[in-house]
Amino acid sequence: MFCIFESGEKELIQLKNVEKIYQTENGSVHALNDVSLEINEGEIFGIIGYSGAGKSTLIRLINLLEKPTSGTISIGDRQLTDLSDRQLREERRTIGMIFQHFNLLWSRTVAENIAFPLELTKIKKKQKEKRIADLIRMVGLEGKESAYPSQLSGGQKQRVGIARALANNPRVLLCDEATSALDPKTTDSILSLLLEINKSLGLTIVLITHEMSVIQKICSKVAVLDKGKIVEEGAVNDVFAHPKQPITQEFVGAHAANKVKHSGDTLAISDWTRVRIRSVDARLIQRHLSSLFGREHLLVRVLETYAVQDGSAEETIVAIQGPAEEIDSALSGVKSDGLETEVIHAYV
Ligand SMILES: Nc1ncnc2c1ncn2[C@@H]1O[C@H](COP(=O)(O)OP(=O)(O)OP(=O)(O)O)[C@@H](O)[C@H]1O
Repeated sequence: MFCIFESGEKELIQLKNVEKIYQTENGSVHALNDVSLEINEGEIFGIIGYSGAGKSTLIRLINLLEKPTSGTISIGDRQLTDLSDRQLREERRTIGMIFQHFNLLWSRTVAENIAFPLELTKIKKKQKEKRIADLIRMVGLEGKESAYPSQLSGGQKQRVGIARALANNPRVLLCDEATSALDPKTTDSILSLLLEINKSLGLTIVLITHEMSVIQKICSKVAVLDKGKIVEEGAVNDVFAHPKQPITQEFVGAHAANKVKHSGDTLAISDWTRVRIRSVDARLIQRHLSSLFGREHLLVRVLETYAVQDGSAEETIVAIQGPAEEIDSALSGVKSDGLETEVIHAYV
């Protein structure tokens, strides 16, 4: 049975004034510019940005696969930038990583892939076998122990990647676009697994993505990276509700438009006002939806309802048609009860 760890406010990862400059034949590339970040223990922290923003560089700096040009990186009370190569190898065992293209060993079975990081430790054979069996159970791959990666679906391959990353009981899991190669349904199942692992093991997760939906589904905090700089950062709820920077507004807008596009809605979109309603109390949303449906001059359709982050709030997107003053008055009623509402302007 899983036990639940609550994320605390204890800082675990700290990046201070980090710069990364790559030297290339065509000159230098300033990939990260004065980046400072603090990530708390037990948190799921998302870093979002467009291609070339510096996300991969940033996540690879956290386990020092890339060395910063200047600045410091620490995990717990250890400053990684001060460690010798041997100490760093040791420290890396406490940091697992999963990748967009899984990085599995194709000539090894599922069990042998998961065993790989354990081969570098002094663990006894019996213990190793038990650990592998536990990990396979944890990621839901029972029965696939002897399969080869080529015989697995994308989602199953990523489950192997997750089990392998967890083999040495890391404190931190780094996810490098871990769901970008997966379809939406498989993405959901992998994100649910990550959330479950975060809750049950108290594991701190740092992920990079270009998709706001990934951030929204599992992260509690988000940092927006643009041209090597963090331009906005905060609790996902706040950043979603009140995006300040144009790039953040773009991510949030595109996400909302995407939701409408995928909602299966066949309405004449332009005739309808689309509103996002958010509350920490799902019953309150339901109550207000009932009252919206009961209004004589309004047509109301629920396009989508979903939990945000780890289920601490719920959002519903509704389409409403009717006289503008009726819509305004209905939404004032919703707002006066403390629910957040936002008219979504970014249509398909
Ligand atoms: N090894 C390298 N040598 C030289 N330049 C690099 C290297 N790695 C990354 N860069 C450059 O640094 C910048 C940031 O790249 P990075 O891969 O970190 O961005 P990203 O946000 O992860 O992009 P993507 O999502 O496309 O992978 C880019 O201009 C890239 O060309």
